[in-house]
Amino acid sequence: MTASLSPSHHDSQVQDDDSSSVRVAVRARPLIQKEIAENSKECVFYSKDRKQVVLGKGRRFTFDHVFSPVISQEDVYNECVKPLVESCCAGYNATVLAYGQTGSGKTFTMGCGNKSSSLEEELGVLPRAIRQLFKIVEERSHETEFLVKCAFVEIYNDEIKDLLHPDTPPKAISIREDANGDIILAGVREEEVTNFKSMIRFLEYGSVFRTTGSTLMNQHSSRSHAIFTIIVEQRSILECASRNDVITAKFHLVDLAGSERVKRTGAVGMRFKESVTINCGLLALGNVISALGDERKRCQHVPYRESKLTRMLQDSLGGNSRTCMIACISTADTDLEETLNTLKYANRARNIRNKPVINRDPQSVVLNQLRQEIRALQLELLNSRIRNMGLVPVCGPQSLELLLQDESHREFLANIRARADANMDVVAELNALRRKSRETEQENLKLKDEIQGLESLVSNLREEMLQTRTERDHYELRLDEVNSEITALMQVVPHWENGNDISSVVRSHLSEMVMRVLGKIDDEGPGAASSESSFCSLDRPATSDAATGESEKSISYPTDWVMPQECNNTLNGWARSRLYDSQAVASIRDPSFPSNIELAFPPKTVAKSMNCTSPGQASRGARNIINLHLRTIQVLEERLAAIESDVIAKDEALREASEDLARDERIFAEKMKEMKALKKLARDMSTEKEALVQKTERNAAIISHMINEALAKDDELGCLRTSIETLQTGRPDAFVMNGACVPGLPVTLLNSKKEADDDSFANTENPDKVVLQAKRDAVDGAIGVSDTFGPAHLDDCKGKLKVEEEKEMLIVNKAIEDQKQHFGEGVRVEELELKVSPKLRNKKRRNFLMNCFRPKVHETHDS
Ligand SMILES: Nc1ncnc2c1ncn2[C@@H]1O[C@H](COP(=O)(O)OP(=O)(O)OP(=O)(O)O)[C@@H](O)[C@H]1O
Repeated sequence: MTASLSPSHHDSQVQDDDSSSVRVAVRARPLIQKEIAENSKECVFYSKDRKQVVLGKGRRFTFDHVFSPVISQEDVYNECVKPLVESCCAGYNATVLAYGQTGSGKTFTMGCGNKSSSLEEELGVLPRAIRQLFKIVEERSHETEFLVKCAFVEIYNDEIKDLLHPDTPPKAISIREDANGDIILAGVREEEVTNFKSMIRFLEYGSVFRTTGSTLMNQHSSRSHAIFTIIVEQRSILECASRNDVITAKFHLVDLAGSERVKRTGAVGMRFKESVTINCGLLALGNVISALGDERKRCQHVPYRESKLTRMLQDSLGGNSRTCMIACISTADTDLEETLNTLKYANRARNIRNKPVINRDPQSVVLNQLRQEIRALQLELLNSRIRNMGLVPVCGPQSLELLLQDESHREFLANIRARADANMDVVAELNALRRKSRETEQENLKLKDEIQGLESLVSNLREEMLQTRTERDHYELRLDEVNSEITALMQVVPHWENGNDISSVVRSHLSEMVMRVLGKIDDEGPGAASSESSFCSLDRPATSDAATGESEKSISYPTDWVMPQECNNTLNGWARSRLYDSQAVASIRDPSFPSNIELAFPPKTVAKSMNCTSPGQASRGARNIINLHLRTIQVLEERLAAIESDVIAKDEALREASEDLARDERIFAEKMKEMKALKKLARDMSTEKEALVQKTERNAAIISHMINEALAKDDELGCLRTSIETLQTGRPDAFVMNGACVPGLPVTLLNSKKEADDDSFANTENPDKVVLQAKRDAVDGAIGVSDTFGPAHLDDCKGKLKVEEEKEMLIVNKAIEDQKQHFGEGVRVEELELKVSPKLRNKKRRNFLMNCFRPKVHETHDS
């Protein structure tokens, strides 16, 4: 089961009023017995309006609420927390956060340690909030169905523990961010609660498991950050309301561990380690608060991931929650420095802005959107029909409802409904996908746990196997020892049989030991005979001795040695190789053998080897011991084989589980990818649409500009023609229009009237040319135009005109082509052509006619 720290979906309406900022209250506790005994003085003062606190000699801080030591628990609750409980019941996430130095009264204020037996005036924020919550639930039970759950966790040494289920290993709990950016606690189990008493019992139960310890500063110091979360789900049961409209809100009540200076708390060992992690967590929290509270840093990265505490409080600080921080301070002058730090810390938190929203179920949000869409479409259709009838469109839900009953709207409504159904299908599919991905995620978690279990099992089995192998090796060593003992025994036996030279002390010692061996034989009972046969059939490696590295080949058999028949029958090659040990043989050949025995074999071995009264008894006794060892080894080997096959089976299961996990992870990743791709596609499409609209508008502007240009050009051409005609009819004044030269004609700009006159006289020599002069008498340094003009130039002009026309056509065609490309629809282009062509065609036709009917050019002389 997954406990989400914040709801999965939100209403789109983000609150951006005063309630969006983190509210900060300061609560000062009175001097405690220890401080009074130490003669500490109060160094904190308060303004009357309960808004300002003054520290020492005039360091003034302003907060939303300031509570002096005389303010009761109830007042603190009513001013800071009551509004948050109300807003939680309205669907907003809420957080209350107690911060302060160790022993400053955080746990006292939060009431984390309160029990059902606690006095009313002692009750802290938590029990009061729970009581109010269930009061609201009861008051609204006639209209709303509530589901209330709770979870209680602590962060101790940067590990999260489920205080309501203390057997959950911290490794099974992790902080995640879901697809909507909400923080969830995977692995923490939530408990459903129906009344105040049962929730208080959960609070009491969890508090028992919270890590506390004694320090010099506080006898019952909380060594962890505790977070009690109340989850409120609600749904209206009124007739008119939608059953799918589920609102979920979370209320985190956080009792932080106290900031502390190791020197003052006297923390050593375990307490010291705790102290370090507590301070690290609070430092990370401080960094987050400064990043969020500092205007300049607001756009920068917020280091939520620096610790588990900040990650868990991501929604409460700068996220989707209404948050209140209660900064607890000590009034003692001995704590002045810590108090100053707390006030500075809290002051920064005041600048944090959150984004609280009502947390609605995603499905109901989509449904509402679809409903609104349908209504808007219906209204639009209705208004268009009314307009068609020549009436003024009506608005308002009542008229809409009435008109929607009209028969003619049915088809339209059916279409809309079909569309809505299709949308719903898509939404349902998407939800199913999301659900499945969540399930897969949980399955993956389970599989991971299983794999971890299997891995530890396999490692245990491996250890066991190793132990068993060591045991086997030990027994093999023992077997070797026993073999050596047999060898020694066999060597002693002949000497002993003819052992007149053995001293009476040795003889009695031997007898005693043989008696002991015989005792062993008796102990083994009737099974001994069968174990002999198993001994005979035992196949030991005949070629080499692992311990000595000697091979059978290197053994030299003594020529004068006669193997006792019984031993020869029973010992196989491997045992014999030990029997004919060269050292032993050397000892036997030595005439002073009995006294040398102790040199050839370790004293213990010799002592054991002398336990027989006869060769038969000795070999049987030794064989029995060996058989005993061999049986043990056999049993061990069987056990080892069983364990090995178990390990193989577990390995196989592990492999299958890993494959399953990998497959599930693959599927999950694919689904996530698909979802991402879909979202991206939607985003891309909307961007593309916007770009297209902008482009269309731009193109429309360009085209209208082009048309204007084309028309201006056309006008210019018209003027040109008129000028040419005028020239042909001998009216040179018209050649200069508004002081500008006609473009396209060879022009000489004359600086004065005289210059123009001279030029005109110079050209009268040539009868084939016409000299034109434009004169502007009124203007000093008048602009004039002169040129030679004949049929050849007229043709030239015609050619230029044609070029201009072609250019114009090209511009228009290009505009049409561009339009075609942008719109990709014939209809729009046709419209454009229709808009553009008639005007242009008329102009073109006029120009053409002017060309056709223009009289031939006369040769004129300007005298
Ligand atoms: N407002 C108060 N009025 C009376 N006594 C108080 C008040 N606040 C705190 N105390 C007392 O001060 C002592 C320390 O308080 P508490 O344990 O709540 O501190 P803390 O900040 O939670 O410490 P730590 O961080 O070490 O857990 C307790 O004995 C508590 O009863």
